[in-house]
Amino acid sequence: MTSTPALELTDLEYAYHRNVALRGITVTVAPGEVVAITGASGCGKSTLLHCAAGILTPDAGTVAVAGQDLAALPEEQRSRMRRTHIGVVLQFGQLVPDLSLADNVALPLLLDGADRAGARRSAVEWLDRVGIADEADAVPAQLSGGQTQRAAIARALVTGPSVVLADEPTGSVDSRAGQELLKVLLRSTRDRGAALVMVTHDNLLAASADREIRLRDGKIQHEVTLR
Ligand SMILES: Nc1ncnc2c1ncn2[C@@H]1O[C@H](COP(=O)(O)OP(=O)(O)OP(=O)(O)O)[C@@H](O)[C@H]1O
Repeated sequence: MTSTPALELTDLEYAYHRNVALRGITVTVAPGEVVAITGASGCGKSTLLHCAAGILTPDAGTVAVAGQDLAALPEEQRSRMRRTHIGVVLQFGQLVPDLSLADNVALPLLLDGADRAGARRSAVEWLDRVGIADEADAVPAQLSGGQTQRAAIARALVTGPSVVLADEPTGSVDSRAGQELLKVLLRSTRDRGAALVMVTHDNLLAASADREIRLRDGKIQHEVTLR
């Protein structure tokens, strides 16, 4: 018996006005699978990830998470599904500058109606898992790029998503910090059985995936199963 895919992107198309970025992309990601999206600059990697995350709405095609077509849901359920089933890590963390790391990580839980003390407890647990519990009360500006990215990983995973989408997650830090971050990201997702889709220019990141999907000019150029 095959399990329901964690993420199914079907015939996705997207254009920025006349600039066509995605030309019919179909990708199925299994629960727990790690997929690297690679390809030259401008081939559509970030657009694909942003469509999967619901940051952009595709012009055509569907995005299904845990078997549920997101466009078929009423707005409120769709937002809830995104908040609870999808974790997103962007290149520069995108933490809220005025909030402590603990409050940043607690935010998705609070938005989902959790009580403050429970959300804070889970946030600190996650900060501990990604190795920065000591910085729970610091604000992002007091921390290194690697530390803020760890907090961004904690924030993406705190709701227990079935899919984590990461856009150049190590792109803003040096290669040593990048390797550490990659380990944290892989461990955090694999431990929880979450699928991970990461957009990357970095060969090391791509090589650590189960499968690499290479894009060219808004289409899939080829796919390679790595393990
Ligand atoms: N906001 C935008 N407005 C107009 N065109 C855009 C916009 N964002 C991206 N594009 C165009 O869409 C195409 C795909 O861009 P996208 O950012 O998805 O590629 P990418 O593979 O992620 O590139 P990179 O590796 O440089 O981040 C490119 O031609 C790009 O110029």
